[in-house]
Amino acid sequence: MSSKMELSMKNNPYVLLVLASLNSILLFKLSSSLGLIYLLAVLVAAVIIREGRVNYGSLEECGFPVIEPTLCLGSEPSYHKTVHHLADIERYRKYGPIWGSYVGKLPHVFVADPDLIRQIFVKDFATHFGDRQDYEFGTDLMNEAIEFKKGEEWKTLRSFLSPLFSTSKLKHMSEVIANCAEEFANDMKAECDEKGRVKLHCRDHFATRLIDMFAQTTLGIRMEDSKNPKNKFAQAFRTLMNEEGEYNWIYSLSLTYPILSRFAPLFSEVTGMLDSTFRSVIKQRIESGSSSSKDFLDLLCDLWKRVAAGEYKELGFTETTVLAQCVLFFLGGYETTASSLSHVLYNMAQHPEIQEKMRKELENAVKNSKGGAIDHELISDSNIPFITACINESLRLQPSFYRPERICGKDWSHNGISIKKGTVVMLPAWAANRNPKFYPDEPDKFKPERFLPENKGKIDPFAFTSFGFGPRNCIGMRFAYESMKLFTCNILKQFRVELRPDTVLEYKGGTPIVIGFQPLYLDLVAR
Ligand code: HEM
Repeated sequence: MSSKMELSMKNNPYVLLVLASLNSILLFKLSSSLGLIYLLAVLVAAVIIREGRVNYGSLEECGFPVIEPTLCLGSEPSYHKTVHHLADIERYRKYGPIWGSYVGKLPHVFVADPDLIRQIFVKDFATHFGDRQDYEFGTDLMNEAIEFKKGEEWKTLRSFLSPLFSTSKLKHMSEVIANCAEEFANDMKAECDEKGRVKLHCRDHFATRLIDMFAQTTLGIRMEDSKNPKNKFAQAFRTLMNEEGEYNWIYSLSLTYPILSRFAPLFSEVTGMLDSTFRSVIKQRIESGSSSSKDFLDLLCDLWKRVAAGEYKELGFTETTVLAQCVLFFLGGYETTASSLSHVLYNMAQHPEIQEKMRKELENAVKNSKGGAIDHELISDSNIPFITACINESLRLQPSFYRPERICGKDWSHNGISIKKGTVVMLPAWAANRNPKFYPDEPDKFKPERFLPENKGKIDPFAFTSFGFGPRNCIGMRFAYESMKLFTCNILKQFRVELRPDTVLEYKGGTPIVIGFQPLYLDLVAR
């Protein structure tokens, strides 16, 4: 038999099923009970295979290149092992700016072309692409978060939460962020050895401090034992994000057979703790009636009272809906920012000459400022354009939220490209941010000059995708910039960042939504 024919037999489940059925008839002739068991097994297999292949063909009909799907486990049966953001770069180079893949049984289209991104994420947001796909986390404390809400529910929550990031609110929160960043640098200095060095475990150190920073900025409280990476609050969030765990084959299988996700670990202890902590903070604020700053907690209290009064009954909002926004602001904020800051520092350590230039710029800005403090005023883009460019170049090369997405709500076509209802549209940020048309000069290299004010106009805004786009883009983008700038400047002021013999940046496979990496160590050397 030729190898081509072998391949088509192997890939055709119906040929296999016919062969298996013939086999069972033969067995039935030999022994009726054995034949029956065998026939039953064949039928179960047929149902399982049919379920896995239910959407196959829908992407091919639209005409873009498709990663060939397997018998019934989609195009990527080892989804839990693949480092998706790196795979996206390879596929972009192989297929061009649009390709299809069955992730489990769901058809996905990957779109890295700036014009198409603009069309989908902005222009046709309201008519076709307003929502993300369905997610099920096994707990409403996650399911009810704004990120996973749809239609009117999402719209209501978004307009409720958006005022938190107004210019005046951000300025107010910036004071707290600045204190946290300075405290972090001072604490690291106190931990330096006799040679003035301290080992920074990027993710651990940043995650712990940022969780505490979120508690202060959003709820006005500090966590118990807040500087200890093992404090129970930080530990709870990191368990929810599965930071230390690996993904296994059940995760890949559950993409085709969602019922299997019930076997994934449930975090009832952790979610119970977060639920009761946030609940008591909200109740205390409501009871005390004190509200100085109209902060995030005030917004939550307002929402809490409205929900209690039955105002959002038709949307199905409950107390858990309110608590879920709190959990998401922590999760959505600390993980992405900790990861992005880790990469900024890694790039600085890789490029000492760039780091030196950043430091000089900071020193000049401090010299020219009124009080010399590293604060909201001092870190404006116009005061520190080169540091801002370095942060942007890091966000371009290593975006932490690696695949913003929308689900196609009804059949769509534009300029000869069609996407069917129910298809997930993914923006492969690592690939789209390396578009050679807009980053012609070695798109894989760290070159902050690309983002200096005089060069910025050369980049299509839709070729810098790290915060997503349109009405559903990252709500915390300005908060994230503020935190990254304040932490980076405080570190620059007090330390040189250096590579260590054990510094490796190794990404983890399978992590959903935000990139994961193995422990990344750098040295901070006191100046
Ligand atoms: C460097 C840090 C951050 C990065 C790279 C990042 C990136 C993103 C991206 C790519 C999206 C999806 C956008 C889209 O689908 O178009 C997103 C959504 C979101 N982000 Fe961020 N983010 C960061 C920090 C934050 C912070 C600090 C907060 C909260 C204070 C936050 C809250 C959210 C929320 C709530 C959403 C969902 C918005 C919605 O569905 O309406 N993020 N983020």
